[in-house]
Amino acid sequence: MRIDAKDFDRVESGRIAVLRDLAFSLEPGSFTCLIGPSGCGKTTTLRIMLGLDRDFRGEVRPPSHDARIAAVFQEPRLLPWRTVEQNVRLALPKNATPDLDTLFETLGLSSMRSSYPEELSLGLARRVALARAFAIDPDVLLLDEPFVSLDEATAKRMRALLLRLWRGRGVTVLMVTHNVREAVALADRLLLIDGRPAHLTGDVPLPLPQEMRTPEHMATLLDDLGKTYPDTLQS
Ligand SMILES: Nc1ncnc2c1ncn2[C@@H]1O[C@H](COP(=O)(O)OP(=O)(O)OP(=O)(O)O)[C@@H](O)[C@H]1O
Repeated sequence: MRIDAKDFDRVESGRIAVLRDLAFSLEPGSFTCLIGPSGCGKTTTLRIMLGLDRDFRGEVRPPSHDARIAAVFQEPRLLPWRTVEQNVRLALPKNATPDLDTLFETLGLSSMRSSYPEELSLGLARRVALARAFAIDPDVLLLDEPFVSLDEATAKRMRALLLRLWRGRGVTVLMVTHNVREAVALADRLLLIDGRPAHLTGDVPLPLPQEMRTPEHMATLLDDLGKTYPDTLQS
């Protein structure tokens, strides 16, 4: 995808240039994290990729004309009057017969299929949002800070679940986060954006498989990243 220019018009401050010359492509089956300071344009980038914002100059090219693209946002966005299972089934195309039993089991949701969203903690509701995204067997999954404001133990479990699903299904993942540690634990590539207007400041491959990243290896990586990209990663 290529965003040559994305601006917003604001009543009080006029036109603001948010993104310029931001271009990248995603390898099929890869896990990329998009990192940058608060307000630099990460969510705007995802919204453009999802086709939710078409007011930009550039081009978004999906992997194929019938590619399935799923998204998970910070807010689980579940319908409160539908059960967990109904919320997940709502996203399915007609005549789809996904293996929901395995999906619910993988995500630890088997006993909650008949529960309503108000009965769920934020962590569980986020798992349902993940289930809904994976149920359509997406080619591309876009995630916008899906684990923010969870306690660290829950976030850790969710990250492990996401990795398991990603590996099992060969989906191409792009996840927005401002948590560098999270990005280094999950991704096999980091894209860093910064500036106003924001542009790509770094494209960092992380070739070592996630399960082989020891705490020492992670600490070295984080240290190196902090030194190479002090401005982008300080906030
Ligand atoms: N609909 C809008 N109208 C005007 N300005 C907007 C709109 N949406 C976003 N912006 C501005 O565009 C810039 C980028 O916003 P965006 O939400 O993409 O940043 P972000 O990197 O995702 O931030 P955060 O990490 O805090 O979620 C910000 O300055 C924001 O205020």
